[in-house]
Amino acid sequence: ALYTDPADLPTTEYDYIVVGAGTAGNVIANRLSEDSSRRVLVVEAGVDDTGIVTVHAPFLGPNNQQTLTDWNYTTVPQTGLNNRSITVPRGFVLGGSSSISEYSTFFDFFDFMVWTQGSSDLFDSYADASGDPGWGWDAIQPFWKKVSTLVPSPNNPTLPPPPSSDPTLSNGNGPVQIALPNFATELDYRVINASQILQSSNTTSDRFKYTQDMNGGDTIGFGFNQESTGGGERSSSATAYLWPALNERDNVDVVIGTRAMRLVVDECDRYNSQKRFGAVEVAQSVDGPRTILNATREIVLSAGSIGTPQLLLLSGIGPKDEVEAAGVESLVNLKGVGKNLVDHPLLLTYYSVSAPPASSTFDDTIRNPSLINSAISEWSTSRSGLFSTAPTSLLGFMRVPLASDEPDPSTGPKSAHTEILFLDGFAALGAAKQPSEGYFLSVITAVVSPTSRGSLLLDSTSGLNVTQQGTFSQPLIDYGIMSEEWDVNAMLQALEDADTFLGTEPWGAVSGLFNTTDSSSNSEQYIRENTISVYHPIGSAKMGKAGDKLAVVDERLRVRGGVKGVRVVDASVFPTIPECHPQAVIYTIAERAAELIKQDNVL
Ligand SMILES: Cc1cc2nc3c(=O)[nH]c(=O)nc-3n(C[C@H](O)[C@H](O)[C@H](O)COP(=O)(O)OP(=O)(O)OC[C@H]3O[C@@H](n4cnc5c(N)ncnc54)[C@H](O)[C@@H]3O)c2cc1C
Repeated sequence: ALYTDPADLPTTEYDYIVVGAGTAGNVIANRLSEDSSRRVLVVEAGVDDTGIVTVHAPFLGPNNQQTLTDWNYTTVPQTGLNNRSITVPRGFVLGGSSSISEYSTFFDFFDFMVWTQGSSDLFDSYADASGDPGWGWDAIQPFWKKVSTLVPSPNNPTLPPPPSSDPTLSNGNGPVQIALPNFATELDYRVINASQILQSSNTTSDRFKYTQDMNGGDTIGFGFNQESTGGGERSSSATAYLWPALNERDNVDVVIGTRAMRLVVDECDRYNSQKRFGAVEVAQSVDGPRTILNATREIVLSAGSIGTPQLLLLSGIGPKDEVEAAGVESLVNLKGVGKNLVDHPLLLTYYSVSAPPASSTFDDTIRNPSLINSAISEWSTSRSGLFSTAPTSLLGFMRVPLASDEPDPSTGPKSAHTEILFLDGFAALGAAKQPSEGYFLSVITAVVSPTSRGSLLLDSTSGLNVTQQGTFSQPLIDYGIMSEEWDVNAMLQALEDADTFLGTEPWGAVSGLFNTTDSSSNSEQYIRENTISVYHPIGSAKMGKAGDKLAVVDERLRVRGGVKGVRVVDASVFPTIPECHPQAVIYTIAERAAELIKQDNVL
């Protein structure tokens, strides 16, 4: 059942306690509670997602500016971004970050709900990094197939054949619903046509090729966005995994509005080299009562790439010197906790569209409150219209041409270095403001195999007691974004590729349709002044072999360093950043993690 106060829970002892009802945590809660003899508790800091229109309507995001469903974090000043801090949105709601959307200054958020599984090279690299072939592409297929099902787009007769009629398309028969965009605009067909023209030209061949299915193992190419939506509604880990379990089973409880503050070591182990952590201390406010909840089998940390390392550090598990410097008792010296943090850099370029055919961009709608209300009303009554689909219908993944002796920062030739996304209107992300008039094409370029790395630390600079503040105070988040020259050069290449793309006949044939941006936009200065991130932080508790000094979890996702009873299952375990949008990869690793946990708890 769903509880709003830990004091109301029917018991303080469960077989498993999952921290975080997010993308990964809900998969774990669902799969572990399939066994009716096991009791599962999920502790979630955020709010219930029920009835929040802005969570469920694909195009929209919460209209309560950065408060209701977000942790509202920011990075420390980023030297690679001329010392700017950038936002770090993280879901604070059932479903975690699978329930929330990208920021926009006008609309608060934009959501792309991109569904990309990453390449076969990516998964094979995880098998190498962990020493476990079970994470490789072939071995992971059964788990990937458990996650999602392609469903037809209800209002879209014009797009490629309904996915279900094409058995060669990926996805399987799992609970997350995936659809092609609910409608296509005429700008979308320009993207497809441009890709096909460039594909047939000798010089660029498969750098811009058209691809029907981004999720078949080779991610390079341009194609329609598979979105995590079904029937015009967002499909999140809450709607797909958590609510069905909660509604149908009595062995799973969820307590919301409740933060895990630290893991508690079994007192008998405190001075042993092997230490079991068998309980979680939780609180609903910084000064409120603390409750101890016990896990007789395992604690699964699924608090995400920010929340999970923060909790480990607050529990005394992390680099000894850093933990002690924050005033926390060091229990396990595990050097990698909070290291290897990385996100994808993202840059927006706007093109003015001088004479759009009516309804080809969303600009008119999103600057007019009454048109917004009509669109919400249309979505509410029939799950159709502008807000029934993500604001980007097409995306492309590209490789940067590498010199023969240049190391490849990606996991292999089927993985991308850069990405381009197209939006049919002005996407006011970052510092950009929605213009009061005009029509636009927004082009997003991103570096998906960045080489820059950052870190996460507890914040002892405020003078407040770090242990007392616990997870009510934000850690110091440093992505180190754009600190490596390779990443800047890759972004420059992506901008050049966007120019090449928009220089093709489908865009130029309609004379005067676009005014390209000022050429100074393709400069390092422009990049450093305007880059934000794609909100894909990963790697802060990475999986690795025993000899890997920064490995935090082993190949079965158990915390290393002699810790017993604790696993990490979320985006923090990735050894390297997926060269794609990561949610599908996270669901997939969570499906396998649930299987591993079951195998290790048969008796
Ligand atoms: C705005 C935005 C848009 C995105 N768009 C896309 C996209 O289009 N496609 C894509 O593939 N990916 C996208 N992503 C990335 C993707 O959503 C995340 O990488 C993924 O959801 C992370 O999953 P996770 O399980 O690691 O963490 P999360 O889903 O973030 O779950 C962590 C959960 O733990 C809870 N929690 C944290 N700390 C505590 C604590 N101390 N106590 C209790 N609970 C706690 C949080 O509230 C949250 O519910 C987007 C992310 C954001 C933020």
